[in-house]
Amino acid sequence: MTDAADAGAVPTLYTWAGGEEAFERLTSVFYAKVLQDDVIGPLFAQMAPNHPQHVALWLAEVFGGPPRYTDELGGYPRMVAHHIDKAITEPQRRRWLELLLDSADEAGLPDDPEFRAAFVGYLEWGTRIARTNSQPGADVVRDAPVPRWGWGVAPPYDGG
Ligand code: HEM
Repeated sequence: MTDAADAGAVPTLYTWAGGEEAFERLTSVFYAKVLQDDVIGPLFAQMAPNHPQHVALWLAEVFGGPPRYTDELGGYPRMVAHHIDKAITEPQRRRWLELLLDSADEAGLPDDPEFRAAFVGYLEWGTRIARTNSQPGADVVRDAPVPRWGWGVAPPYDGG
């Protein structure tokens, strides 16, 4: 990228990741691991068969893709309702994150430092909010827009 006009062409994290198909690949690898896992598997024992696809649509929207989770599934209130009273512990949060990052490698998501920094940034943030909101008696914000996550301080490296 050499001039100001190109600066407007920074791709979203969604596009950089490979679009909707990449997030579907990610969550299908992830939930296969989750169901086998002794720390978090039991939390997901009753999940619906389309849960992985729903989470793929959530992540796609967060990272700059089309607002399908909002338009088709009920947006933030639906996501938050699924976490209420789940009493997620810190070891469970950590395991969720660790399995998701392993899945990103296996699913072939981009592994450049800039993409992974932004990706992990959102996941650290989101998993901590999920843990807090899941505690019995938590004062939960039940409605908000689906967050939109960007590159932060390190935009994609253009090699120049
Ligand atoms: C960035 C972090 C997270 C995101 C983006 C996320 C996203 C979601 C979404 C979108 C749903 C609802 C799916 C639907 O619409 O059908 C959901 C449900 C759920 N999430 Fe999360 N989640 C996160 C973190 C966690 C963590 C850390 C845990 C526990 C270790 C967890 C446990 C669950 C459970 C148990 C459900 C309900 C599954 C069921 O339907 O039985 N989530 N999550």
